[in-house]
Amino acid sequence: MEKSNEAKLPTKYGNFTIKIYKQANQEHMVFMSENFHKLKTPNVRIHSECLTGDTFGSLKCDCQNQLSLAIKYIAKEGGMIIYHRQEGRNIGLLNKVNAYALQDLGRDTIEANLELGFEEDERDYSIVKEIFNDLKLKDIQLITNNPDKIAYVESLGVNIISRIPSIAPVNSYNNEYINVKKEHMGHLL
Ligand SMILES: Nc1nc2c(ncn2[C@@H]2O[C@H](COP(=O)(O)OP(=O)(O)OP(=O)(O)O)[C@@H](O)[C@H]2O)c(=O)[nH]1
Ligand SMILES: [Zn+2]
Repeated sequence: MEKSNEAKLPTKYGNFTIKIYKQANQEHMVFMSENFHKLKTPNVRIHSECLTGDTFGSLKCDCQNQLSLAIKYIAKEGGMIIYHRQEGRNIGLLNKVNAYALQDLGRDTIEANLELGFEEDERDYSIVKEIFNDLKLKDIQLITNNPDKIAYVESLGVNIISRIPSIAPVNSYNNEYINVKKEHMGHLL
C-alpha cells in the first residue's frame, strides 16, 4: 500500500482534506472534513465507486444520491468518506455494463452477476483496514445500510457507536435494484 500526503480540496459543498491510498493499482480516496483529526467519533461512509451513478446521474441505482447525502452530512457533522474504487461491486465497469445489458433482458442485479460468472458481491474491503489503521480510528458512526460493511468494520475491532442509515429516493428505474438489496442481500432498508 502506498499513500499520499493530505491536501486541501475546496468544493461546492465546503472545504475538505483528501488523501489517497493505492493498493493493487486501485487508487482509493479519503475525503475528510477539515476538523476530522479532532473528532472523537467521526462519521464514516465507505462508498463503492459507481461511475454511471456518481458521475453521470444514473437512475438505475441510488449511488449519486447516497454520495451527495454523505458529503453534506460530513460537511455539517464531521467525518470522512472512503471512495472505494471497486466499481460494480468490484467486477469493474465493463462487466457491470454487461450485467446491465442482461438486466435490460429482465435479469435482476444478482442473476446478472451470476450469469457472468461472478459472485453477487465481489468487493474486498482490505484497504479499509489499512486506512482505519493509518487514521487511528477506534470509535465511529457508520453511514450505511449494508450489513457486510458493518460486520467487516466490527471485525477490525473498531467500535460502531451508531449506524446512520443512507436512504435515497426510490424511482421507477431503481426500485427493483433497491428491493433486491433489501430482500436478497439483507440491507437494512
Ligand atoms: N455488479 C453490479 N454492481 C452494481 C449494480 N448496480 C450498482 N452496482 C455497484 O454497486 C456498488 C454500490 O453497492 P450498493 O449495494 O448499492 O450499496 P452498498 O455500498 O453495498 O451499501 P450502502 O453502504 O448501504 O450504500 C457500486 O460499486 C455500484 O457500481 C449492478 O447492477 N451490478
Ligand atoms: Zn450506482
